[in-house]
Amino acid sequence: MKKIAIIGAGSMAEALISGIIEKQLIIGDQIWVTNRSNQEKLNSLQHQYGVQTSYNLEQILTGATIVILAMKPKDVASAVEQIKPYLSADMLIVSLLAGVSMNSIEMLAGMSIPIIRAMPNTSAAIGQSATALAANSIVSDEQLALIKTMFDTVGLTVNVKEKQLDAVTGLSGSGPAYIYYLIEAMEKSAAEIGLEGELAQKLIVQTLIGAAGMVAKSTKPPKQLRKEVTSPGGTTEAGLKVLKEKQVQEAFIQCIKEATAQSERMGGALAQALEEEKLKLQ
Ligand SMILES: NC(=O)C1=CN([C@@H]2O[C@H](COP(=O)(O)OP(=O)(O)OC[C@H]3O[C@@H](n4cnc5c(N)ncnc54)[C@H](OP(=O)(O)O)[C@@H]3O)[C@@H](O)[C@H]2O)C=CC1
Ligand SMILES: O=C(O)[C@@H]1CCC=N1
Repeated sequence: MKKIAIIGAGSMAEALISGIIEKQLIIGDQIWVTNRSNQEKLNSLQHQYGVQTSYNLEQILTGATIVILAMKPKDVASAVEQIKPYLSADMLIVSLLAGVSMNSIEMLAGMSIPIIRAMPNTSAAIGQSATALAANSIVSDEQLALIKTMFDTVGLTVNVKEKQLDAVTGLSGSGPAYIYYLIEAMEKSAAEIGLEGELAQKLIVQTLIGAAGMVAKSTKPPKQLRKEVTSPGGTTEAGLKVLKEKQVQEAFIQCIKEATAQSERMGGALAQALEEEKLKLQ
């Protein structure tokens, strides 16, 4: 792997940098990072991971074989406009952006260019991301394998079709937040039933790790595993009755569908704006 240019230096960019450096996939010298204006953040990345940082986009992009887009979707149009003069069709674009289609990125870049969209999650920071990749038709098998190796440094990587990425975003991209929300509720309840903070947190975290491990390792489906916890007339049954009455499962299903729809909307709005601009220019 030669030179990687990373445009955007937020939490996802840092998680990825930390994985790549820790697993020694590439040395810090070959990673060039920029952001919009937060010099302090660039200094900290340089100090911690030995990456190169600059606001000179020509310096960042010249000779880069991989260009990672790691800004928020709302900033993609202005960011790509700025890097466009230094992009070439032999570079590989890797986009982390929720919703933004490969077609929109090509329109912004003004050229046909290899693009891989990746949807990781913030657990990448501890090497536990669930990442889905989708590539356009001009990405070579070699390029896709290389990017899979890169995301393997921060967790599990799967390949999907681009049209599945909104669902992946709603399910596993946003997923950690749903679990944190559940943990917050468990912590609040622990306080109310007389279990103090640190002790409760230990029990909650291990319960989640254990349950996830059971689902991962057992041949039994989650429903069966749930039934095995639930003794007739026992405590679990009493607790689950409340969740059913409050339609918590339906709320989770609605939550994931809504997050998926939001990903579609975010991408759709940009695609529409780009199409309208194209029509104006014709
Ligand atoms: N957070 C998450 O859970 C996940 C996020 N994603 C996707 O990853 C992307 C990044 O998210 P996240 O890391 O959370 O975002 P952050 O807000 O943490 O970071 C965004 C970065 O983009 C930089 N930036 C904005 N505009 C430009 C520009 N024109 N040129 C260069 N850099 C620019 C910002 O710079 P500055 O600080 O100087 O303004 C900042 O460093 C998003 O598109 C998101 O959809 C994907 C999966 C999970
Ligand atoms: O909330 C968001 O839009 C991003 C994408 C997935 C997780 N965070």
